[in-house]
Amino acid sequence: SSCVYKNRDAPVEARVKDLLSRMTLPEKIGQMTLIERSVASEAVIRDFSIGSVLNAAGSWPFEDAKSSNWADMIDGFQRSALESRLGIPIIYGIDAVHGNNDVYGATIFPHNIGLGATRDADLVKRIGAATALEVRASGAHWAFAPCVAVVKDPRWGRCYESYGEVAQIVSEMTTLVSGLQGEPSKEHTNGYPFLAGRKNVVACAKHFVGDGGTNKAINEGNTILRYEDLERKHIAPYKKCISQGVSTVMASYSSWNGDKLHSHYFLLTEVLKQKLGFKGYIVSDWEGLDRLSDPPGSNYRNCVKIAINAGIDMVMVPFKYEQFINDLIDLVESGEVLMARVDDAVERILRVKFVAGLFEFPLTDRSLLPTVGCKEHRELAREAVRKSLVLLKNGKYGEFLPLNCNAERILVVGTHADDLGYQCGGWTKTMYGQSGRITDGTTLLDAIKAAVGDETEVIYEKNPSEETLASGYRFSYAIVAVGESPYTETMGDNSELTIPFNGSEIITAVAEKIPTLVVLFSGRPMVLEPQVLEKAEALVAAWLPGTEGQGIADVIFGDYEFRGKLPATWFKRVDQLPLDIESNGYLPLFPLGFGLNRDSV
Ligand SMILES: OC[C@@H]1[C@@H](O)[C@H](O)[C@@H](O)c2nc(-c3ccccc3)cn21
Repeated sequence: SSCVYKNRDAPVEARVKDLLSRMTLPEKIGQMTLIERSVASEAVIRDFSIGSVLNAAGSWPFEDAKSSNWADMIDGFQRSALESRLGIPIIYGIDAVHGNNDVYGATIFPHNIGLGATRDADLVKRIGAATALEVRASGAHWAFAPCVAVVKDPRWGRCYESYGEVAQIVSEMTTLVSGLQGEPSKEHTNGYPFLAGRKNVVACAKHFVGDGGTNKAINEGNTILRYEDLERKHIAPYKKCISQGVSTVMASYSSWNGDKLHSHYFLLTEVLKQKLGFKGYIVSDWEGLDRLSDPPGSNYRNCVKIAINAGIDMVMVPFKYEQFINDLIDLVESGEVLMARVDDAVERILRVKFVAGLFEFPLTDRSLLPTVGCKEHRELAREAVRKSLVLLKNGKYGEFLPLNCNAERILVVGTHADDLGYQCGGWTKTMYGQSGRITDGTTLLDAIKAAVGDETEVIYEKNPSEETLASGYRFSYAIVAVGESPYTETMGDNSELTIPFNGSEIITAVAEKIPTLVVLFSGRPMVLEPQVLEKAEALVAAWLPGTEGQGIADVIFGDYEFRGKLPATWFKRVDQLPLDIESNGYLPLFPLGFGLNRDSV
C-alpha cells in the first residue's frame, strides 16, 4: 500500500516514523492509554484510538469463561481498533504470571518462589513458551510477567511472586522472557524489543525497580539503598531481561530513598532508557499515577505531568481515561509536557506493536486452542512441581522418605490436602485467589490416591478427629498438608508468618501419634515451632505448586529425587528479619540454598 507503515516489508523504524507523522495529538495520547475491559466499548476504542486494553484479575467475559470466549472478547476489541482512522491495533495485556491464570482450564504452574527453588533456567524458559501458547490461544498479546523482584524479606505480601532473595537467582530465572517472547539472535541489538512470532507474547519485566527491597517489607513502600547497592541487588535482573529483548517494563508503586518510581526521571529515563538502552515501552502499574498524590487521584493533572515527564510511556489508567487524555492534551498544549516526550512514548509503543506483528496478525490464531491445559503443558508443570520441592527434614537418619506406596493404611489431613485453590495461591482466577475446585487440576489428595497401591487404604480428614488420633497405631504414616490461604499484594504483608488455621497444632497433634510427613504450602518461609521440627519425621516446602499436585506424589513416594534448594532464607524467628546472607548476623534455621535429598543424612 502507499502508506509505509502498512507495508510489512518496510523496516520497523521506517513504519514507526511514517505512522507517527500521520497521527494527531489526541491519537498519540490515545496510544499511551491502557484501559480496563469493562470500559472498553467499541466507540471508546475506535474514537479515542486507545492503545491497549487489560482485564483486572477477576474481570472475566463471564465466570469460568474458556480461552475461546476470551478470544472472542479480545478480537471484538481489536476489530473496533481496526475501525479507527489509522487502524492501529490494540495490544491486550493480561496477568499471566504462573500460566494463563485468569482463564478457566489453563495450566497453572508453580509461583515464582517455587521456580526459584528449582534453579532450572531452561525449565523456566519452557514454562514461558507453554504459557505464551495458552495466552495467545485466549487472544491476549502481552503478559505482565516476569516479576523480577528480589525479595529481601518474606514478610512482603508479594514474596511468592519473586524468584528469590538474591539477584543472582532472579537473574538466572529471567529466561522466562526468552520463553514468552522467543529467543533473539546473537546479532539482536541490546535493548531493542523482540518477538519471535504468533506463538509468543510480549513480556513485561516488573516492577521497576526495588519493589522487593522496601523497608520492613511494606508493599509499595520505600527502598532505602545507595545507588550502587540498588544497581547490584535490584537493577541487575533487568539487564538480563533487556539482553533478551524484553519489550516492556512496568514501573513499581514503591519508592527509592523516598522518591516514587512512577515519577523518577533518573531511574526511568536516565538509567533504564539511556544507560541500559531500553527501547521498548514503560507501562505504569494500575492507578500508578493516582498514587503519586495524597489522597490518591487528587491533583491528577500534576500526577500526569510528573509521571509522563519522568519517562512513563503507557498509563494503566485504567478507568478514567477521558480525564487522563484531556489532562495530557492540556499539558502538551501548555508546554508543560513537550511533544518530543509524547513522540518518544508513542514511538516506543508503535515499535513494540510492529515488532509483535500486530498490524499483520491482529486477530487470534484459533489453531492454538488445543494447547490450553494440554497434557504436555501439565506434564511440564508437574516437572516444575517436582523440581521445586525443598526437603527440610527427612527422619533422624535420612530414612523416612520415600514413603511406602503399598502401606496398609495411611492418614491424610489438613486444610491444604484437597484444595486446588490453596495449591494455586493468589493471581489465580481472581486477583486474591480462592479456595476449592476453581479449575481443572489435581490436589495432593488426588495425587496420593493415584499413587498408592490398590491394597492401601487412604483415610482423609481435613481436621483430624479425636478417635482417629486415638487409634493412630492403625496408620503406617500420616501426611499433614497445611499452609497459607491465598493472598496478593498488601493483604499479604504479614509480620507474624505463623502457619494459619492452627497448622502447627494440627501437625503436633498428628505427629505425636503417627509417623508424619508435613507438606507446607506457602508463598514463603514460615515459623516452624520447635515441637513441629522435633515431632514431624519429615518436612517438605511445596510453595504454591499450582494445578499439578502429582508432582508432589512423584517425589514423596520416590519416583523422583528431591532437588529443590531454598530460594529464600528460612528464618528461626521473625524478629531476626530481614536476614541478610551478606551480614554476619546471619543465623538462619535453614540457609539460602539449603535442600536435602535422599542421600543426605
Ligand atoms: O493487574 C495489573 C497489575 C499487575 O500487573 C501488577 O503486577 C500489580 O502490581 C497490580 N496491582 C493491581 C491492582 C492493585 C489494587 C487494586 C486493583 C488492582 C493491578 N496490577
